Amino acid sequence: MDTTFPPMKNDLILRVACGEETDRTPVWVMRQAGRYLPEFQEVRKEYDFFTICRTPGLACKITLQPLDRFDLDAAIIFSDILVIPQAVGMEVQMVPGKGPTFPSPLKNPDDLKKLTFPVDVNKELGYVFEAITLTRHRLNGRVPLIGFCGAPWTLMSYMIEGGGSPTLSKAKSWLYRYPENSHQLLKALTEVSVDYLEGQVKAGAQLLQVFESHAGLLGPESFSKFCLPYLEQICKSLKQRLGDKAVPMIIFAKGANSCLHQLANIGYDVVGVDWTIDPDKARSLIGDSVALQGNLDPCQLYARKDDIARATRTMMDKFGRGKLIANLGHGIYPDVNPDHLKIFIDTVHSYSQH
Ligand SMILES: Cc1c2[nH]c(c1CCC(=O)O)Cc1[nH]c(c(CCC(=O)O)c1C)Cc1[nH]c(c(CCC(=O)O)c1C)Cc1[nH]c(c(CCC(=O)O)c1C)C2
Repeated sequence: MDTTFPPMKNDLILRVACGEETDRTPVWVMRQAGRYLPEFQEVRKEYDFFTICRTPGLACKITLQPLDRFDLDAAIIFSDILVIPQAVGMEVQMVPGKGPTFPSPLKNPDDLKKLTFPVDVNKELGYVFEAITLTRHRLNGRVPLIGFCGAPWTLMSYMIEGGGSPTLSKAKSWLYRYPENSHQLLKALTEVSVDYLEGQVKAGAQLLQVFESHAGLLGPESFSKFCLPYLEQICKSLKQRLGDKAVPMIIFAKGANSCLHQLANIGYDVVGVDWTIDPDKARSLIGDSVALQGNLDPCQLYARKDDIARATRTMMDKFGRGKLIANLGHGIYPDVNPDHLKIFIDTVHSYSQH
């Protein structure tokens, strides 16, 4: 595939991620492509979720959908964090109304033998690389394209729980009962993730986000042992491998407020924060060395439009000028009115230029 791409017309988010001053705050929204958009639901009626992920033309079409509605400063490739568990040999189904489901989750350390490590990412995940290259061409330089993966602990917890869980008690029990096997699995997932992200950058991804969505259920000690070293390894190995082709990286560890200061020192260019921490507190914990991303409460979008605009301005005031990528504090919920999202996006733009 041809990876010579059209010149960029808007590279605001890349400049902020690299620490530059800009005259406007860039904005994108976690889970901006997908379930809350009627145009996504139309496509979804016809195709199974993972068929969409595996069909570059469809994944590209859905990636572009929110850009046609909103004045966003980035696109994020349509895919899911669970494509890595699939690539190592696990079956994952997307059950309507229930979410991702693993018919045969990992039950005990013996099950690790069933997984395929190492993974040939070109063979197993080449469809994502193709979707990225196609989307870069179709974007035609409008905005940068974000690639992503799930962080090792978050993937491990899905592989053991077999789906969503409010406590993650099965997965956490591995950390306490089988720490060595847990490290073995986390290390293997780290290695796949580095290969996978490298492939995404070579295919055309210009910024990467690592989603540690399940950080918040771990105490500080478990986080330091089972998350932090792997998050650091992903970032540092990848940057080393890519050399002067390296792209900026965002770490979003949801619920890791007590460990934010640690996240600022492991090589990432941007630290994402959820809505449970005040922006000014996040900034004082993290310091000025990295850009921040966040953090409007996704439920704020259920409010009246003028309240959404007011809350967005307050959020921006509290983050302060510069070194900010505006976003929600977690992915947009499926039942949000897209017109309410537009208020958030437009307010970021108008207010950052006032
Ligand atoms: C970045 C991304 C993800 N999923 C999807 C995208 C691409 C869309 C985008 O961001 O614009 C599509 C994406 N992924 C899914 C959907 C809905 C599927 C459908 O149409 O049935 C879409 C559009 C399915 C999915 N996949 C997942 C869930 C969450 C389940 C739970 O709460 O435990 C769900 C519901 C796992 C998942 N997937 C993802 C995360 C990390 C972000 C987060 O914390 O929200 C997680 C935890 C990441």
